[in-house]
Amino acid sequence: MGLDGLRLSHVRLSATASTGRRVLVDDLTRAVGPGSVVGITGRTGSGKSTLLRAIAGTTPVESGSILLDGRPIDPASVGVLTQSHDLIGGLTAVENVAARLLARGSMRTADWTGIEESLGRLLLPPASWHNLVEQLSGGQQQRVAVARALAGGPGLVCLDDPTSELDEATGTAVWAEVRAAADRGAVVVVTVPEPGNAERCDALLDLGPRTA
Ligand SMILES: Nc1ncnc2c1ncn2[C@@H]1O[C@H](COP(=O)(O)OP(=O)(O)OP(=O)(O)O)[C@@H](O)[C@H]1O
Repeated sequence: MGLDGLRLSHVRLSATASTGRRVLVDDLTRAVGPGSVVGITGRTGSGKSTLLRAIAGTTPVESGSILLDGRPIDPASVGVLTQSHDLIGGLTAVENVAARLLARGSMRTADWTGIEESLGRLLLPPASWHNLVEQLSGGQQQRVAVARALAGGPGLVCLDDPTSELDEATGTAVWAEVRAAADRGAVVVVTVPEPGNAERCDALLDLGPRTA
């Protein structure tokens, strides 16, 4: 089985606006090897989140193709963080991560400890691990959603601005987990509106200075 990572070939993406369709990405061709962190940069409204969704397989490309290890991407197999986090209300932090593992069929008894350890590495206070997610702060919820995206070691991880609600020290802990996922062989794609975080990436997809 050849693991050749992520391949974007002649990708075109547009957004629908009142003035018609606006091209966000045109004829984008790039290859990214396994074990890499790829940042998507560009001004607000340039299409970073749209490209991330296309890579995650949840938004269709207008033309071109996006393949992981030579195959079309199955959205169910991708570890995803959206800007709204999409946590499951009425479940605890730990249960939100466990639900993801159960859905993937990869939950084992020992994973309860693994989940707590991952939340700890993301600097989530132990007292919050078994609180309902709606009782957590925005920054805590974001880290639960990051832990869920990384849970089970998916081969492709797509994170939309994973440190937007975090201070620098906590953000550094999140980036350490991002790097660890890549070191295990994943391709990690991250939108990075902050120029400082672009330096943490191995490669960049720059969507340029378009404005909304
Ligand atoms: N729900 C939507 N309905 C209609 N148009 C949208 C929607 N979401 C995004 N767009 C359009 O797509 C363009 C790109 O949006 P996108 O969220 O991908 O940009 P972005 O670079 O991630 O922005 P930001 O940094 O502000 O999150 C926007 O300028 C807008 O025109």
